[in-house]
Amino acid sequence: MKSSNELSQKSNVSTAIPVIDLHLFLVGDTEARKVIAEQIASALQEIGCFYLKNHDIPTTLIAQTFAQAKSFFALPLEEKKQLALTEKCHRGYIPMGMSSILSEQFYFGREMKPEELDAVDHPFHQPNQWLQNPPEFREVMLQFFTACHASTLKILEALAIALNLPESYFADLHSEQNHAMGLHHYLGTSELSQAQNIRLGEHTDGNTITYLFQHEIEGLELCSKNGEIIPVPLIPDTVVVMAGEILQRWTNDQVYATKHQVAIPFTSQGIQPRYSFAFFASPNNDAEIACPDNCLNANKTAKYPPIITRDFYHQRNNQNKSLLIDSKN
Ligand SMILES: O=C(O)CCC(=O)C(=O)O
Ligand SMILES: [Fe+2]
Repeated sequence: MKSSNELSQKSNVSTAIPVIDLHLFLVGDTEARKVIAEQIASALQEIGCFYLKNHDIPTTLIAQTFAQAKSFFALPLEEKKQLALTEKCHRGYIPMGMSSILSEQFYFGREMKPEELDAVDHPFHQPNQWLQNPPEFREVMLQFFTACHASTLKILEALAIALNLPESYFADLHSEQNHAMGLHHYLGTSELSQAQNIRLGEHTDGNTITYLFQHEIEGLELCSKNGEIIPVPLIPDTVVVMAGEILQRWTNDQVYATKHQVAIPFTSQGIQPRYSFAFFASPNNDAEIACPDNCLNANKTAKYPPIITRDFYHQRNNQNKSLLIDSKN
């Protein structure tokens, strides 16, 4: 896929990707909430993506999270490698050159009780790996995770309202918080060849809803249904919300799991390192992803048979897609 850097005409971002304000959904009456719910559903259906403002995740917490992530990635490689992520345990550190030559990553989820770990053998259902020091890293990351969980439930509630389903239809099946957070650190100038213009290849996320936080340096690009590449520049105090494959399947393709990639913005200062976080909201392991009657086709059929979340990820993994993202580069 080409990057928007190479396109002579960039898309008109302000009209392509809506900015939706969650405030009235959080505090408004039924009618006001319905209006916002419909804006959210229509963005998820048309382009699979929108900017969310008043998302209820404190700005200071986001800033602390970026500061902690930067300090973590600045640690010596040997220290970070103590937390190495493996095929069996999708929690911990991925060095440069493992999944990408252009980035290092760190993944974590909610903290799990020992008895839960015995019950399920799944790469996502594994203990987090933390360094002992500094303890603030773990504390800030878990607080951020909890705040993202609460906010993404609101998006799922809004979608349910717009589809005339009970408000908690999707949210109830995310109660176990089996989500994942991925911190990305993309390399800066000195390590990159000028020929390289994509940092993370085109993919769809496998989960339901992703919250994507870009810090200072942009680069995220969407690929619309008609193949247009749409840059997703930074808009202060917003988070980028994207639909994933499970939500598309759950809604019988009414929601569009948006394809996206990360390009390298060439600036007069050269190629800057970039930090981003992706919060992948995911249903409970044993939740059944089955098309609700309200999403059936005109001839009353569902396009996909019901599937349990855990089996969906297994099947996806067997197709050689990475567990959460499907990157082609
Ligand atoms: O770094 C970004 O902006 C995007 C990351 C992403 O798409 C992912 O982690 O799935
Ligand atoms: Fe992604």
